Amino acid sequence: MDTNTLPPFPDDVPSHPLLVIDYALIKANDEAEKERLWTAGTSLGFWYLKNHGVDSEVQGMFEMGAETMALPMEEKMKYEQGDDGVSFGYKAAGANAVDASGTLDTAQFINVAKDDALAWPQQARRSYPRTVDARMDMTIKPFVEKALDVNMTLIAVFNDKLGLPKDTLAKQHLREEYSGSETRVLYSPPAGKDTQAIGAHTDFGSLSFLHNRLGGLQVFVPGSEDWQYVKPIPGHAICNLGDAMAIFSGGILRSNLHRVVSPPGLQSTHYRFSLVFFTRPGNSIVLRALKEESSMIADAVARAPDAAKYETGATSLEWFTRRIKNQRIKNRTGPETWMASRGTEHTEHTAAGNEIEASA
Ligand SMILES: O=C(O)CCC(=O)C(=O)O
Ligand SMILES: [Fe+2]
Repeated sequence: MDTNTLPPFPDDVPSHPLLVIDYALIKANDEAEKERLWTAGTSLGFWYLKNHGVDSEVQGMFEMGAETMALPMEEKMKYEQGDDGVSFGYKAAGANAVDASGTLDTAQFINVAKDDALAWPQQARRSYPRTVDARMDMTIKPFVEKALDVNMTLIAVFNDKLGLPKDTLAKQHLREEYSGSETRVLYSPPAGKDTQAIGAHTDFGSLSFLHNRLGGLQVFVPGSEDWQYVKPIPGHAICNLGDAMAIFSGGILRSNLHRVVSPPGLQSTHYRFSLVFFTRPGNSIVLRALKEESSMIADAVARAPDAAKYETGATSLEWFTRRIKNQRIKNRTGPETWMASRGTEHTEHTAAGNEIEASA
């Protein structure tokens, strides 16, 4: 994708500011920068990340995404993720609901499992379109390796700030264990102002490393009345925490609601590509607050009005499967299916359009 031909995010459209974290300083173990990362993770749970060193791999991933989206539909559909709650593979536009009333999404995805990228040329989880296979060695594997490294470095900072014994969170994300960790290229067509490419959601896993060229990502900031854009900044990733980190930390870390709508202004006439790497816990990891291992987490759970939400009784695989499966429009029986797809923050945002009060 030639980013030079894309119009900039309009000056007159408001956007929500995020802290800019310097990854080079985090790598250098800079205490002040680690504290800023902690502030970001415990407030909105979203931040920009600069100096991450992944720019050339990101460019290759966007090319892989464009090559894959350009395949004939018939070929892409051979790799569709299906309705059983597995996210790896291709997702057609309109396969998911974006709200409780069953409005269809407009985003196509190509999702590649971290396990397949690392096992290549062996197949670990599933097969992919030829455009993916052709770039496994050259593009996908190097991107996944770097993204894993960035995410695990950031997760280690949260580990220490939460007062957890060293590597406690690393053990929930072992490289060798099969997991829902995956990379995704998203593709959505120009559409009307209110069209949702992806409906309101919290991310299912631990940490998402996102690369945006066009606007369209919006966050629902607690206490505000409406959705706000997050403006893409060239060379800056956008990182956000997901449900697993909110649960492990007893709610100290935040997994915030977000969604994807049409980009604003002149950007709205362009197809939108974005790229994410999602780090998710190993399949066998039970999602619960790590309160035996940190007094800070134990105190947070003791003070929480809704402490039960930090004892999900579900493994990471079960949590992930439930959320994916109940988004699929083919599995929809009514608004209850949407409710069953919800994550950790879904009770807080009744002002956010179709959010529904429910416990899942
Ligand atoms: O495309 C984006 O900006 C965000 C995508 C996203 O939220 C997701 O895939 O979970
Ligand atoms: Fe997301």
